[in-house]
Amino acid sequence: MSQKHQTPERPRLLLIGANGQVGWELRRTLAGLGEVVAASLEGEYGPSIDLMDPQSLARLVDEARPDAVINAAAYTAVDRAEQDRDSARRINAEAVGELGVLLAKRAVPVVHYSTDFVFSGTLGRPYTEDDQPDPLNVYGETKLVGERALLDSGARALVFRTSWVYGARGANFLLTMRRLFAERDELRVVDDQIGSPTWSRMLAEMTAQVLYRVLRGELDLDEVGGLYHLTGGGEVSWYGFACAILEACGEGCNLTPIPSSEYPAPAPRPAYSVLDNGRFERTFGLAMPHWRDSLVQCLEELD
Ligand SMILES: NC(=O)C1=CN([C@@H]2O[C@H](COP(=O)(O)OP(=O)(O)OC[C@H]3O[C@@H](n4cnc5c(N)ncnc54)[C@H](OP(=O)(O)O)[C@@H]3O)[C@@H](O)[C@H]2O)C=CC1
Ligand SMILES: Cc1cn([C@H]2C[C@H](O)[C@@H](COP(=O)(O)OP(=O)(O)O[C@H]3O[C@@H](C)C(=O)[C@@H](O)[C@H]3O)O2)c(=O)[nH]c1=O
Repeated sequence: MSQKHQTPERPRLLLIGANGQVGWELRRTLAGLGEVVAASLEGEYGPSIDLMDPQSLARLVDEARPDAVINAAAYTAVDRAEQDRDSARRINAEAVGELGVLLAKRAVPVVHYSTDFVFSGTLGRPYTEDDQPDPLNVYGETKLVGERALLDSGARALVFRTSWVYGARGANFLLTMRRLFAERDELRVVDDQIGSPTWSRMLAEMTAQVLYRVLRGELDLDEVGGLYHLTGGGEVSWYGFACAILEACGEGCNLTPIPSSEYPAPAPRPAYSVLDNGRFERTFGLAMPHWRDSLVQCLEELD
């Protein structure tokens, strides 16, 4: 393995995907750790990066000369990925492997995110990192290839598998429900997919806390690098989550629980994709709040 990278007093943190819902939170949270180079597809906050183009990635890493990289970019349109497999594979899998190779050479640590959708959801108990992935859809397949490519690249990497991310911006279930509650008298929501909603803010904060210790040399990625499950605490169905949002918003909309068969979509979704956060909690001594507590906090900020 390559020599360790020497981290300066004020490290340069290259954030890829700065305009996504997690990236947007990271931009602020990471600012406490050093200088953030916030790269995004359109270059709104810094350099532009198109993960479809391998040269664009190599150029960015060369020019940014980062002390750490956080990759929050991904192809996240789960249904669209079924028809657009090549783009999903390029962004979620190939580019992530290439990033790993670039950073392994430079011995620069990297944080990356993956998904509960690497699992089929048939196990019937929360998945641990040792459980065998078996994705049901193209998005999950490509994310799985990406996480493996990064971990196999020799880069010092942390891969956080999270789930059901929502927050104050971006395309997410919380914002969709709030919009629909205002527009409709009735909504039908699937009640047979169970998971753990995760507030993007908490994911960003946990990332920053761990990365802070890595950059200060308190945590050695040769020892603690690897795959971790990191989601909001507890579990709920999409219907249950919608009910909690409705209750908090105080809108008058009728919610009806339905099976997934009555909400046909191009990509099949896992039925029970709750992740067990135990390894993360034991390794880093940190715990994610329960999804209900995070929801209340997030909504307070939105109102
Ligand atoms: N959302 C969720 O429920 C979950 C997300 N995750 C994972 O968490 C991470 C963050 O996801 P999240 O913030 O929710 O996703 P978003 O879709 O909100 O953000 C993804 C970002 O990636 C950018 N992007 C897409 N294509 C390219 C490209 N070709 N080149 C450069 N950037 C590109 C998008 O750019 P633009 O803004 O211009 O479109 C967007 O800003 C991802 O790895 C995702 O797989 C895991 C589990 C659940
Ligand atoms: C809008 C709406 C959705 N639904 C259902 C569809 C779907 O099964 C569920 C959630 O819909 P969404 O399209 O928001 O979410 P979906 O694309 O399934 O979300 C996934 O995204 C990727 C990126 C991940 O990594 C996963 O962890 C997960 O968050 O709610 C209803 O039942 N009724 C509705 O009115």
